[in-house]
Amino acid sequence: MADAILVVFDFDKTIIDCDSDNWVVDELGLTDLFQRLLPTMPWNTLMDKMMAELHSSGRSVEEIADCLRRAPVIPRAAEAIKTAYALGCELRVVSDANVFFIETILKHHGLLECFTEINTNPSYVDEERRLRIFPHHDFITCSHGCGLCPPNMCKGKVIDRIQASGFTKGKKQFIYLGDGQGDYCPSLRLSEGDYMMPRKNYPCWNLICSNPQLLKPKVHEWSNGEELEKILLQLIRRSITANGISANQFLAVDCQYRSVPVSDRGLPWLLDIPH
Ligand SMILES: Cc1ncc(C[n+]2csc(CCOP(=O)(O)O)c2C)c(N)n1
Ligand SMILES: [Mg+2]
Repeated sequence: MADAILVVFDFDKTIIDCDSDNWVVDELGLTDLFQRLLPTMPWNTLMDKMMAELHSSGRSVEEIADCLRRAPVIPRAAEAIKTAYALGCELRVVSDANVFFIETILKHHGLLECFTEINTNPSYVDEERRLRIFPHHDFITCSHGCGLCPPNMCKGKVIDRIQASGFTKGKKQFIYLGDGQGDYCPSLRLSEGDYMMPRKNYPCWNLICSNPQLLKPKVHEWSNGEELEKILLQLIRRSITANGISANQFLAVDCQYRSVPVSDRGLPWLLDIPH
């Protein structure tokens, strides 16, 4: 059923309601140093330096992890992810944050096992217990050649790889959720049967609106977590029911993850599919 659907989530401002890099920098008191050094070096190099700064002033990796666990998750986003997973969708993250930040937050909210792959900037804790952060794409050796994306990561190339891999042999349908400028390039790679879900009034949405004819997928904007959940589950339901699964079967799975029993919600909104 829904195993033919691949839901790709951006992370910052799509799953959590802030930029994780800025959250850590601000919460751990490095804002001024970060702003001073930003014009002098690439973003990932600067984040790596910020982690070195924390390490040399005796702040532990555990303290960084604790800070990440306090980052605000978009309301209902966690529930939407768990429901999409329970329905059998394949879920991935494509993000310009880094693997340590993303895994720490997803694990804390019980979401990590919902995702089959996290495509992002690599990071690891070294032998001195210092957190190291590196670019996803090594732009010193060679450019990824995409003029739309930052030098360290072209999310469109990640989508290309997924589309070219064995995963799409049976033709997966993409649902892509994102907010940022970096999510525009992947939206241009999606096909007619796919869905793009940009966060309304954020850079990706602005870029899409500036020339909507350039996009092949259907576009469904969202403004908050409730809309994200509602629209995502409607799109999944639409695909599943198109493949012969009944609405009741769908609701039986969905309701395991919702605090409101379906019987108390009147006619479930999931049955109101916009056309
Ligand atoms: C030139 C330049 N300026 C800024 C950045 C960094 N950056 C841009 S958006 C973002 C949040 C991404 O997380 P997500 O993709 O999960 O929304 C980050 C960390 C960069 N790489 N290059
Ligand atoms: Mg984002």
